[in-house]
Amino acid sequence: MIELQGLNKRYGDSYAVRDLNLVFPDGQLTALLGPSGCGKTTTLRMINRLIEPSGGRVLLQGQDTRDLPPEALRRGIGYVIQQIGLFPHLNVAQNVATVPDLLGRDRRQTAARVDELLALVGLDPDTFRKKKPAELSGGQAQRVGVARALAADPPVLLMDEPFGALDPLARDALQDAFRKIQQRLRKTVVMVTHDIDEALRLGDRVALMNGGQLEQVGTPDDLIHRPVSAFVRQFLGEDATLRQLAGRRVAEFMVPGPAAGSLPTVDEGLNARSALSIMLRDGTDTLGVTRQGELIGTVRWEALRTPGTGGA
Ligand SMILES: Nc1ncnc2c1ncn2[C@@H]1O[C@H](COP(=O)(O)OP(=O)(O)OP(=O)(O)O)[C@@H](O)[C@H]1O
Repeated sequence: MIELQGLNKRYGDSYAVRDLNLVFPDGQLTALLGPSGCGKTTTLRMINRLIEPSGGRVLLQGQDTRDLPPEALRRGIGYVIQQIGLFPHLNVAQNVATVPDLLGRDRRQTAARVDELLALVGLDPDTFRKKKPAELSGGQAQRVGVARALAADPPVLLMDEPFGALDPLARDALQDAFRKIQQRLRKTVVMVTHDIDEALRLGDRVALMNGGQLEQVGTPDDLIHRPVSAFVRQFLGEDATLRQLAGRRVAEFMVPGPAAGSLPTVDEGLNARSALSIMLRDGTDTLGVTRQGELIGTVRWEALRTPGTGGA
């Protein structure tokens, strides 16, 4: 568990973060959400002491992080940022193995672990192990960044807009991959994002910040249905229906059975919001839904626009 107690960061006369009290429970992903400049990144970087607080404290499993040497602290905390900064002269496997190598872990064990992690983030080890960062797409590089952060098996993972630089489809795919990884590994994750959909999709909890202070923390459902202030309502509320679609699978809105004629198809696991985007892109009001490539039903525009009235 990470605990922020009365945490402050002041620059001159102004506060980047002000009197922040917040708990990040073990094994959960907490999204730090809020408008640009509200203090998300500053908060995140105070956890691994890339930024030193002006006041208050950060407790990691009950221990004040000021009592730990920053380097030791950081080695135990995975860190993923938007510009992941892979080492260009090292290949993918060497990049992923950076921290285990630094910690003097057994080479053979590390090599096996690297392969396992590459597979986990959806990169075939045989294809990607030896590639250089310059040979990767943005999405692939970001996957390597996630694998690298997981390589030392840190209990805590800090992520700052990890999928921010990707195009929407690549972002969707990586968010899905990451959600599955997190379901399996149950790390304590703090993820900075200004993307409401991402926060609602991935967050077990969402902490919404405003002007350096905490506005509300709770489950996505709490923030959508039980906002504590006008700010929360406005920030999330413009199209709460659309936002909720981001967290639901297209299969939930599907009518099982055959399709009339040939339709664009999507996999049943795709999120419903992306399905809506594909309808808009392709100018169609119906999509075929597939499971492992086999057509199992259809989903219609109306079903997505009025969640709760859909099929299965
Ligand atoms: N080194 C610095 N010196 C002075 N002010 C700073 C410094 N770093 C951040 N700030 C200010 O602190 C506030 C919070 O910045 P921070 O980067 O934490 O915001 P953020 O919520 O992560 O924003 P964004 O989503 O745009 O990245 C901003 O007003 C910013 O201008």
